[in-house]
Amino acid sequence: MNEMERLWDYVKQHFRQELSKGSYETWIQALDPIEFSGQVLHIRVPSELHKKHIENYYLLTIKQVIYEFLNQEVDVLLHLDQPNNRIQMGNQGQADTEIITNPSKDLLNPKYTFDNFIVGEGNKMAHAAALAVAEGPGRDYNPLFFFGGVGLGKTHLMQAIGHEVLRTNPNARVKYVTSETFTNDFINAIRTNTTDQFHKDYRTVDMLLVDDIQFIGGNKQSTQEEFFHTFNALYNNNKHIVLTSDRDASQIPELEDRLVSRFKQGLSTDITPPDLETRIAILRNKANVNGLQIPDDTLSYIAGQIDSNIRELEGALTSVQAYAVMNQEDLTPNTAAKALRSYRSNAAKSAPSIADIQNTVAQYFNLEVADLKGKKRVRSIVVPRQIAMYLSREVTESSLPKIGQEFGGKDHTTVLHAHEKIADLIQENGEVSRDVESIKKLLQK
Ligand SMILES: Nc1ncnc2c1ncn2[C@@H]1O[C@H](COP(=O)(O)OP(=O)(O)OP(=O)(O)O)[C@@H](O)[C@H]1O
Repeated sequence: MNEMERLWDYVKQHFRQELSKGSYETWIQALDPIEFSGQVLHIRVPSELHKKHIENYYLLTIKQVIYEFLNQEVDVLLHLDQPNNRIQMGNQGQADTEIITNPSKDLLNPKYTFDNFIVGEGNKMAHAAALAVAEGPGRDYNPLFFFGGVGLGKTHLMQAIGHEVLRTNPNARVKYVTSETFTNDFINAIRTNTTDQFHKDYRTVDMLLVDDIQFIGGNKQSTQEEFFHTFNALYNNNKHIVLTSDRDASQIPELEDRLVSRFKQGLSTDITPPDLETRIAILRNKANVNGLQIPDDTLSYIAGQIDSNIRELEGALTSVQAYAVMNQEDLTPNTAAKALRSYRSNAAKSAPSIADIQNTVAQYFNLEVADLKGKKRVRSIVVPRQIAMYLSREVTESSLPKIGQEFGGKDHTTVLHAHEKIADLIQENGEVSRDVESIKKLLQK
């Protein structure tokens, strides 16, 4: 071991004792000392995010620990390994003095913790940013904006921040909502004349986590405006905002420019689909959490079959396990192959597509599918069209934008509105509710 290695070992030793395992592994272990001249220690850092975080929170301690070891001042210089252009930094806001008083807690999924989150190439930046925010909410990267495809862990990571904040500060007020809930709460507040309470609920939290923020785009101007003011109130009080979206903020349709710029002023980071190694690790972790012993070759086989969506990957693992139990077979790759074949054909059989729904609804109401996809506003077509959209949302896994697309390129807010409208009519238990039930039965045939 040379002097630099001994020195760095000592520094690491210090942080291993000081930091949580996750923080240590994310921040300190990622550092690579490359040269030590006696007066200057050069360290390679893997990303801009690491560089900034180390400079802000650890650099001083690193220097102090080195001083302790060598009894002399040493300068520490950080060098970026490769600039990471998926990260966009923005300006940070100024603190304000208003005092936060009113708690409002929302339920977080207990499984969505950092401990249960597997870090891989596609999510490591998002994970590092999440840890940074969880360690020091209200400081850097406000808002933190995660974007990426379906089922890739955006909600998990966002809620992990909430869990960690509550773990370190049990009195913190963390509010988790989807943007749909925000919109509904706001509409209800106006309807019932309780906007003061609404403001209290949303503007006096320590951390606001809003999932699927893309649905705020295209919403009525008043909802976007309300969100803008909520955002500003929290931001100006140094309260952290974390957002998830299926796309980058500038790609969200009909999102007001001032919101786009707010969303981009902190840190935006994408999550991309996991590579094979990460998928295997996720399956292994999931098996461990559920107390299952599954051989590595079987895990590799499953991970090789499903490559884009972690939710689906988890579903596949569950069905393989269930198949093995029911058929009293060992969990070999061969059993997994059989299980996945029947899982896929069952899934294909039992889940009607949007096209199936459109055909069935059109037949039921004696209309053409083109009517459902068209724009005619007569009641005899509008209600069937809304029913078809409602069922597409209820029985397929398709996103709102995808459903809108399949209905002649309509906006996702139209689908959302249709869904709410039909859900209300079903509550009334009249003709529409009976029609929906009958169509559902037809779809099962
Ligand atoms: N890196 C990971 N490690 C362990 N589990 C993961 C990871 N990423 C995702 N998951 C799991 O995959 C499932 C889907 O994740 P999540 O709901 O967070 O995805 P999402 O990106 O928010 O999806 P959507 O866009 O549909 O809202 C969850 O059960 C989550 O725990």
